[in-house]
Parts: sequence; structure tokens; C-alpha cells
Amino acid sequence: MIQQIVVLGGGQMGNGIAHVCAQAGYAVTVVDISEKQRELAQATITKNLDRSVSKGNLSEAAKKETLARLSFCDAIPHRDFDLLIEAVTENVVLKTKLLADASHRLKKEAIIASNTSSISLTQLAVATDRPEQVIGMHFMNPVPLMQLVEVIRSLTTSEATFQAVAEVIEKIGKTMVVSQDMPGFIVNRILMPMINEAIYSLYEGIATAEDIDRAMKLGTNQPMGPLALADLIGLDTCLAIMSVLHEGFSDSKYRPCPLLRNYVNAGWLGRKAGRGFYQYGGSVSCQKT
Ligand SMILES: NC(=O)c1ccc[n+]([C@@H]2O[C@H](COP(=O)([O-])OP(=O)(O)OC[C@H]3O[C@@H](n4cnc5c(N)ncnc54)[C@H](O)[C@@H]3O)[C@@H](O)[C@H]2O)c1
Repeated sequence: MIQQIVVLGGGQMGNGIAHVCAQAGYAVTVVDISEKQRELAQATITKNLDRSVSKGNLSEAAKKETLARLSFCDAIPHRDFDLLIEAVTENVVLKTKLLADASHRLKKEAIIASNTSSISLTQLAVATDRPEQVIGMHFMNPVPLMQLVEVIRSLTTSEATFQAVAEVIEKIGKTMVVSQDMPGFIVNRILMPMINEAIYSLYEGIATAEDIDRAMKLGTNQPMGPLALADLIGLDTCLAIMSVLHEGFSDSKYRPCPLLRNYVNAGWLGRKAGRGFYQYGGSVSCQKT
């Protein structure tokens, strides 16, 4: 039975995953190499819990209990975790190395899940010492608000691993869909080409960023335009996902837009960098770049 969870990577996804797991009663340790990111993760979780209290969705006591179940470290502190959820940068070399290292640091029963948006779970699984205990748990952003977790079974994932992870998803109150291990799975196979096409529309001068987003919000009933959504996801993550689709399917229809590459080269990564297709101040309201 899963009781102790380690979340590897405390960025925007890692802090959200830690938040929902701790709130559901799990003891959660967040591991991130960056002290700044650990501090930001703790501050973000506290702020989001405070917001739930002020809206009347959570009691002050439950908030304190959630925070007491959370700890933050620069390395995996012991072997006794039952589940590791990896949420580091979308980079296959980094993830492969970290999961291989982590598998040697955890007890043999521990399950290893990756929050990757697009990378082959089978490739990640075989880098570890326990391919049958590796699975994809793809949370959506922002994790505390989004209902879906996409579960990806690698070619090697066992039924016991799948069932254990399905129980966790039920306990944290999310809804699961199951995808085969193919580039981008379900959500990003469909979403990312749309975002990339929106970036091409901007690149080709078809319309302004604001009009592209307004068209898709008001014309197709999306809560957020594709360029604003790209900024929320992170343009480095969008580029990494498009590159996995492009390479994985060997199909030019997935080629990343050159403007996306330029923005990533400039460090204009979206909200987390303060600038992407829009500019962001201290609050999350956006202005056109
Ligand atoms: N952003 C999204 O909307 C979204 C949605 C679903 C899934 N994902 C996936 O989640 C993962 C994380 O994305 P994110 O948006 O949180 O990125 P992020 O840039 O906000 O966070 C990545 C974190 O990984 C940490 N990190 C890097 N190297 C590390 C190491 N060696 N050890 C420990 N920590 C390390 C960084 O310090 C950073 O805090 C990616 O695989 C991404 O594809 C992202």
C-alpha cells in the first residue's frame, strides 16, 4: 500500500503534484536540485492552500495537516518511499539518468512514475532496475484544479503497478484515462499540434497574438487561447513535446515552429520566465508582448 511519496522536481508540476498528494493524506517529500525552486514550491503550495481556506473549500486545520505532511530536500533522503513521481524538465537524457539513479536508491517494491508529457515510458522503464514497476502519471496544469491524470502503460508495466497507481489517483480525487505508450499520448498528441499551429499563425503574420487567442476562445469555446496556454505550459516544454512528436513519428507535420525555437533561445519561456507570447508582472494577468 502506498503511504510515502517522493516527488522528483519541484517546478510548476512537481509542486502541484506534491500539494494534491499531501492533501489526500500521503507523506510527501519534494526533491529539487535548486534551492530557489524548493522555496518557490513551498511558497506556492502554501499560497494555494491559503486560497482554498479563504474560499471555504478547506479548513485551517486541514491546511496545517497538509503542510505538516510535506518536506523538501535536495536529494532522495531514504529508501523507504513507496512511489516516486518524477516531474523534472522534459528532457529524455535527464529523465533517463535520474530515473536510473533513483531506482538504485529506492526499495525494490517502490513504483516509479513519470509525469512526462510525451517521452516513451518504455524507454524510461528500461533505464531502471525495475521496468515492470515504471508507469506514466501525466497530471494536468495547474494540478490542484485540473481533474485529469493520463496514465501511460509502458510495454513492460505490470498489472499490479497499474492497479496501485489507479488507487492513488482515486484517493487524490482525480479522473484517469489510459493511453498506450506512443509519443504525446492522448492529450499532447492533439493539443500540441494545435498550439504549434497557433504559433505558426503568429509567425506568418496572420493575426496578432491577442486575436489568435480571442478567435479560439470565442470561436471554439476554449477557456484559454492557445498562445496563453503555451505560456502557461512553458515554451521550453512545448518545444520539447513537439520535438518528441516530430522525431517519434518521423512526420514533418509535427515540425516545431521556428518562432517557438527563437522564443526558447531568448529565454522567453512563458509565465515562469515573466515573458513569452505575453508579458507577466507579479500577478498572472497578461499583457501583449
Ligand atoms: N508545464 C505543464 O503544463 C506540464 C503539464 C503536464 C506535464 N508536464 C511535464 O512535467 C515535467 C515538469 O514540467 P514543469 O512545467 O514542472 O517544469 P519546470 O521547469 O517548472 O520544473 C522542472 C523542475 O525540475 C527541476 N530539476 C531539473 N533537474 C533536476 C535534477 N537533476 N534533480 C531534481 N530536480 C531537477 C528544476 O529545478 C525545476 O524545478 C515535464 O516532464 C513536463 O513535460 C508539464
